[in-house]
Amino acid sequence: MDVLPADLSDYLLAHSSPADELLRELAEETARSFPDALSMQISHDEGEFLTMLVRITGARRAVEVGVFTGYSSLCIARGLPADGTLLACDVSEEWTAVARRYWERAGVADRIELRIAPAIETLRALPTEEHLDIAFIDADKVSYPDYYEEIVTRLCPGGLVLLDNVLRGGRVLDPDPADEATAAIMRTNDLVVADPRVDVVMLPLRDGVTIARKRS
Ligand SMILES: C[S@@+](CC[C@H](N)C(=O)[O-])C[C@H]1O[C@@H](n2cnc3c(N)ncnc32)[C@H](O)[C@@H]1O
Repeated sequence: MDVLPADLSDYLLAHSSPADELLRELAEETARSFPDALSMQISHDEGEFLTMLVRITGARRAVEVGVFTGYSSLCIARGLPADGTLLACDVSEEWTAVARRYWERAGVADRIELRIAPAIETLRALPTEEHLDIAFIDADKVSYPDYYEEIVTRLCPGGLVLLDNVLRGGRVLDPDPADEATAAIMRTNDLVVADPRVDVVMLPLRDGVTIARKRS
């Protein structure tokens, strides 16, 4: 859900680099095959933002938590250098089978390692030293605090962790939210901004994206 009115949102899209043919095809196939889950996919401008951020930072080691049909992972992988790697975490064989096809077609499949398992297990099995440059969290909201903690300890100084859907369509303003996912996002937002290890900015991009940069 966007926090901006639809017409302003369309204006932003019209003034951001457009998605290329492959991304458009992926979005169309996702809409056809999984119409009920389509809202999980990030938007074109958010994807462009991810690619740009990976390029600006020169990130080489990336992690994504929540792949779905691969839109955001494709955008992250495209921003990486040829020897960069993206560890992509999801639990769905069905959704990520679509992702794999598009990674192949985009020529970035060799940069992406997909792990099908609860993401918390995948993250906890990673080396504990600081080795990650950038991470994008966009999976089950109740686990955001755990994902954040496992990732931030492994971020290199200057590394970034991005969290999606941090505004929950504005429901974060509700002092007593009805759904557990929103309550978990509110807890996450509070703990991230109070974390002395990072500098933080929350952006009103689509449903809200937080960027936390690990201090040197
Ligand atoms: C919002 S979608 C991700 C959308 C994706 N970033 C994109 O751009 O299309 C959330 C994904 O998280 C995955 N997921 C849910 N619970 C998970 C868990 N415990 N571990 C790993 N992945 C999980 C779902 O299977 C789903 O594909």
